[in-house]
Amino acid sequence: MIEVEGLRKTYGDFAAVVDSTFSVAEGEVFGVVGPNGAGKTTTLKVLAGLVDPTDGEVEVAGFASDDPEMRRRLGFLPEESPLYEEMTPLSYLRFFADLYDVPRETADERIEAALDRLELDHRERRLGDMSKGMKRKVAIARSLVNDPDVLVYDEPASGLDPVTTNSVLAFTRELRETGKTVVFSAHNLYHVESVCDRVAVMNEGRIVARGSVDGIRERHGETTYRVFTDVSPARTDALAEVLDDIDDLDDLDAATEEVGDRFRTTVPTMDGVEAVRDATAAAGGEVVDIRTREPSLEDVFLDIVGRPMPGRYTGSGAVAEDSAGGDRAPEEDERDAPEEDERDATRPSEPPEGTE
Ligand SMILES: Nc1ncnc2c1ncn2[C@@H]1O[C@H](COP(=O)(O)OP(=O)(O)OP(=O)(O)O)[C@@H](O)[C@H]1O
Repeated sequence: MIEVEGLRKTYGDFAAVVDSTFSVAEGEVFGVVGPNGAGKTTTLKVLAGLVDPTDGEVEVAGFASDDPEMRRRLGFLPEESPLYEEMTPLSYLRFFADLYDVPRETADERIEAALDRLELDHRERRLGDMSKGMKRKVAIARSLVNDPDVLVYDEPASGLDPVTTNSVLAFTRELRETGKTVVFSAHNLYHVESVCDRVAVMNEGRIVARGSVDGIRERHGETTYRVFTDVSPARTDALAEVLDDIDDLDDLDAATEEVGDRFRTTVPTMDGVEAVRDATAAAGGEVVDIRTREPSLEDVFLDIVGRPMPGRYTGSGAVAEDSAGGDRAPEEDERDAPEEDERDATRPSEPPEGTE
């Protein structure tokens, strides 16, 4: 339903989006996550036909993104959606339905259905007097008046209270059940976790990881074991010798501390709890207790976006091909890619040397 190949958007010598390639299957919910300035909004605006790409191919519902027919098939929710303050939700939504030539009766049915599902209260109120959450719901209803196939939502839940956030995210999830294809952006993985089939993580203009949230978590998360021993700290150098993936002794030393009459060593490893137990024994420590801490989504996110990235300024007004990600293909969780997504699935899954 959406095909993006080699998308690049530059402003002068600054690259907002670099060599971005992804596809979204029909009926899929696809999340674009990343920190401030990552290039999410720019990507979404290109999909919505509001920003012209500098380079690359973009196709939505079978149309190029600058094709007027594409806009009829698409509903866009901007990050900030100023509404006409004097209007009520109904007059405002009817106004947009008229722009799409939707017959009044059909428009009213769609508007009622969307506002009912979004549980919008106080529908007679002026938009200018509505809360931020209510306005967001009206803006979401606006994205649906033309009954589009594809919805592009820029941070739909940003700045909303937890209850409204849940309601908006649940609504987004339900859109999939009605056959819509949805792309939405968010700052954090929590907002996309329960909603999205797959996500792309962007950082500094580039897609740096792609796949299901679980797949991404598996690849980037590190379980931390807190090992409590009753003798002097297990010799951390010996611990590190036994555990395959520990090579930073300084970190491990710093992570050993006295807690009451015990010693606690914090061991981040993927080797598993038995390996930690064996390693502690081999290092001369007797295990009193081991507590396991699974990686949080924040840990995963920081691991991904904390990597050094090539610069975004070229000084020449164009981004050089070799700095545009040719050697930095995003990691793809191939198991979770839908079959239609073969082009994505054939991209290298291993990061190039030096990126981990
Ligand atoms: N019209 C523009 N002119 C110049 N720079 C721009 C323009 N639009 C976006 N940028 C820059 O491109 C980069 C990416 O912006 P974008 O809004 O796409 O990021 P984002 O991931 O959506 O960020 P946020 O989460 O803060 O909304 C930013 O550094 C931004 O300042």
